[in-house]
Amino acid sequence: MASSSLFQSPPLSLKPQNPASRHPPTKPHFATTIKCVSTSTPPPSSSSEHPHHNIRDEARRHNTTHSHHFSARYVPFNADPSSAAAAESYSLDEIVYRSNSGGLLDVQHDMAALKNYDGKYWRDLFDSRVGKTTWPYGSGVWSKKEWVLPEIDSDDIVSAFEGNSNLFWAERYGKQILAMNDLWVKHCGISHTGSFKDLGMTVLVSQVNRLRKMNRPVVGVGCASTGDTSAALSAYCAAAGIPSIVFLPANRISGSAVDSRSHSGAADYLANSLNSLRLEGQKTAAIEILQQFDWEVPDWVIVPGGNLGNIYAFYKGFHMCKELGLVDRIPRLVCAQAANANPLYLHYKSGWDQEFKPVKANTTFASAIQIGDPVSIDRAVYALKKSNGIVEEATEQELMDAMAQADSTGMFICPHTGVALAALIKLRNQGIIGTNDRTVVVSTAHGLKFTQSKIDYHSNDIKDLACKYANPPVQVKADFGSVMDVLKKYLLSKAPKN
Ligand SMILES: Cc1ncc(COP(=O)(O)O)c(C=O)c1O
Ligand SMILES: N[C@@H](CCOP(=O)(O)O)C(=O)O
Repeated sequence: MASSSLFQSPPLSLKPQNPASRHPPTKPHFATTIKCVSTSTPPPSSSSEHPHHNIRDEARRHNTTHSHHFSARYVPFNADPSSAAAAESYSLDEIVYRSNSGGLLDVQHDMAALKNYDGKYWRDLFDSRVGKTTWPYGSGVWSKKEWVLPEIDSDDIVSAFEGNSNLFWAERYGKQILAMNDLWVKHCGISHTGSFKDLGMTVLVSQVNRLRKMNRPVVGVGCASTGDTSAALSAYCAAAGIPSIVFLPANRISGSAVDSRSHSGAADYLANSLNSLRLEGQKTAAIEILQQFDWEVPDWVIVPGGNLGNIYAFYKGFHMCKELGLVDRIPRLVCAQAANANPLYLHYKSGWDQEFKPVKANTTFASAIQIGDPVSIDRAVYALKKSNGIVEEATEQELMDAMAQADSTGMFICPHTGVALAALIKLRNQGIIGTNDRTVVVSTAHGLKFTQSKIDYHSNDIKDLACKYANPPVQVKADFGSVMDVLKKYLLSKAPKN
């Protein structure tokens, strides 16, 4: 993790790895300018010294956007190099979601330009930006701006300083439930709107903001959602004053999963994960995990999957770190699905060989991943094949029990994270994940978004579910004796047995 000494130490390495590059850094030197913004610009010591300045003004005064030579564009996802699609590309300033053949798109960075700087350079640069309020690098996403949307002007960015989420050492859960020493939960749901969707939405809404400032005809932004995408879209659009509209399945959404911030208006920019801009932001969670382990690579990362954009985003983040020399390998990825909505699991079990078949998704407590025909199926299969990955599934009983057990060790997770933990339990029981394997479970939403399922479980109020770990509330008469009786009974049940 970033140490404060980085801020006092000499400037970051300014030497490009490959001085004979076709694109030598232009003046003012990118690295020098970045260093100036992120490490040597002192914050105003008092409001009277800089009465009119805020962090955006500061960023404007040190604008670095046009002083480097990094770029990115849309290309068809995983195009065969010998096909016509290999020559197809689009500017990120175009509004395009699919390739000519109807396939998915991917954001491709100019890797040759990024490779002019070595792994140490990027590690130090990213570390130097953690824990600051410098615009826009105080965001966990925008602290990796050069790898996300390199060409956007910092002034166009719409950010809630998302990312930099807690990587929680699940000490008690790991030891008691799984006999594991090195189990971690990446709490992506401890975020502005309570889910990992904020990471992608800041990127998408920032690009929309840029296009609108360029007078491109973007009236507003829309999405179809099970709750989390819409909450993120609404909040970021509201912050920027951009009209948004969301489509929700009637009667299937947790009230607290959405919220009421969406504006109305004509929508012509799609904000679901079909839009590959979203994944550029989401991939930074993978980079952040490496950073939080001081650039040591975990053995396993387990991600709950629904529409399947996120599993690819994680792969992309890890792969970029390897390709650019920040680390020397990537973790094995596990995608965890609810058994009631498991098309990827079935495809994996068929050995990936048969044609992918969508399923009809049944009701699951993990409502955000109740998706039978995931848009990013090709991206997910690619990520899992390239990372020697695994797909597991969890029944309603398994995911709810895993969530309750995790909560009883001090977590407060959502049912989707329960799916990921249930998958982990299975892989531990099969001996695939070892006792000392460093394992990260990605928690995708805040437990507070899904409280009704917890209330129902702990009240033993779920039809056909055993609720093995229910901890029901006890009603007591409001007199001293009755309260003491209940306390005694409880404390005796917890006393160590000889
Ligand atoms: C809380 C939560 N977890 C997991 C997912 C699955 O992510 P993905 O659709 O990228 O697979 C979603 C949304 O789809 C979600 O909202
Ligand atoms: N769980 C999602 C479903 C849509 O996912 P997306 O990542 O494709 O937008 C939601 O929150 O709506």
